[in-house]
Amino acid sequence: MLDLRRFVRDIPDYPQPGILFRDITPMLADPEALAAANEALAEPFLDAKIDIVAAAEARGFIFAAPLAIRLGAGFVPIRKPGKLPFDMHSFAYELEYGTDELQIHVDGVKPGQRVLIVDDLLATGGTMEACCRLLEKCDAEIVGCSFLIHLVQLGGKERLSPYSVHSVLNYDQDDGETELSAQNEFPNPTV
Ligand SMILES: O=P(O)(O)OC[C@H]1O[C@H](OP(=O)(O)OP(=O)(O)O)[C@H](O)[C@@H]1O
Ligand SMILES: Nc1ncnc2[nH]cnc12
Repeated sequence: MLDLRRFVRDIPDYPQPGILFRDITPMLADPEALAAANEALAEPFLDAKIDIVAAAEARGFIFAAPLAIRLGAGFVPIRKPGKLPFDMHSFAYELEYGTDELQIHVDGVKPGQRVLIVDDLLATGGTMEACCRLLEKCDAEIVGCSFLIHLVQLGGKERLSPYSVHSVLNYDQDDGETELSAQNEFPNPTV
């Protein structure tokens, strides 16, 4: 099995001092890694009868449509303010850096539909909690949340404890720079 960690690049102090940014663009650019990532996100949910894959923009969208196709499901977008044209539910939340708000169409998911939510990365869990709240407003059944990367020490999984959380790559803060710079074939920026 392909080691997907080799395709995640560390960027220290981005977008602000103290944040170690896990950059997935090398993974997205590699056909084999992209396919393996999609398969790993789908694997626990192949027989879960998912009706809808939902995701927040922007990075969540990258994985959501291929994952929906893989699971025989539809895709419902959760968007930042000012993007959805129809009646919507809204929820404001805090990020690892900054605050934001997300919205979903009121009829995006029908009551009782089985939903899997996907995102590239779980940090504080604020984004995914907002997605879950929005889907609950639609009376969806949240089957699980699937992430490519889980930043374990930020407590997001605990915040999402009512839900089933699947993550492909788990990063502890301490294994960050040393381990990744040894394994990573993509150059890190000099600081
Ligand atoms: O668990 P959290 O603390 O909420 O952080 C994780 C979220 O942060 C990033 O999105 P961001 O809001 O930076 O937007 P983007 O996808 O448009 O880059 C990432 O793609 C997750 O959605
Ligand atoms: N450390 C991080 N790296 C990449 N994306 C993020 N989103 C929130 N925290 C992040």
